[in-house]
Amino acid sequence: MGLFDKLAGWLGLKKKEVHVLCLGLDNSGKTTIINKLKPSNAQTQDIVPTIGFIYLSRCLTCQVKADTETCGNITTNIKHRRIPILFFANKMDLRDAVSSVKVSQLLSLENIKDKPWHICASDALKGEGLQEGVDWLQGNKQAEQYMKVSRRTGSPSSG
Ligand SMILES: Nc1nc2c(ncn2[C@@H]2O[C@H](COP(=O)(O)OP(=O)(O)OP(=O)(O)O)[C@@H](O)[C@H]2O)c(=O)[nH]1
Ligand SMILES: [Mg+2]
Repeated sequence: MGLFDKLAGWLGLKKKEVHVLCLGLDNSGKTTIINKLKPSNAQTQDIVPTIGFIYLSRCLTCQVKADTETCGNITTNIKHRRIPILFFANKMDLRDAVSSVKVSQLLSLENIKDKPWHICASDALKGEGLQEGVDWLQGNKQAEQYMKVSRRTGSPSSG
């Protein structure tokens, strides 16, 4: 079972479609991360530079190559939606890799105030750090669902 399947199971989304947008700079490891999130029997050993979009079963995942301007545009488009954003500071195994804290500072993530975000250091080749990201998404989604139910039932909830 891949991490996407586990996530879908935990979220009770087995029969729903989960949309995940994966974007990052060229050669940053997007395809490797997505590949690792698939069930082991569906993973490929042969990852080549991606041109355009790729789609996964059950989860619609699109890989977009993005520079900071594109990132800015996307951020603007999702401005009014409380969509969780998970950052992977990938290739942490490289000797000159900077820490996830430093990446967070360089991207000024502390300025994102209106949606939940999280950053994980990852080594997509080994799959390290990916589980932490999925765990965070799961926790975040459950909290969101709890808040929706709480609002409906009038039981204690947060903003
Ligand atoms: N050392 C190291 N190499 C990695 C890691 N993740 C990916 N790579 C390697 O980096 C290269 C690019 O990985 P891809 O997954 O193709 O990157 P991408 O972002 O999808 O690249 P494009 O589709 O060309 O934009 C490949 O040679 C991967 O094996 C990592 O965590 N550590
Ligand atoms: Mg790719």
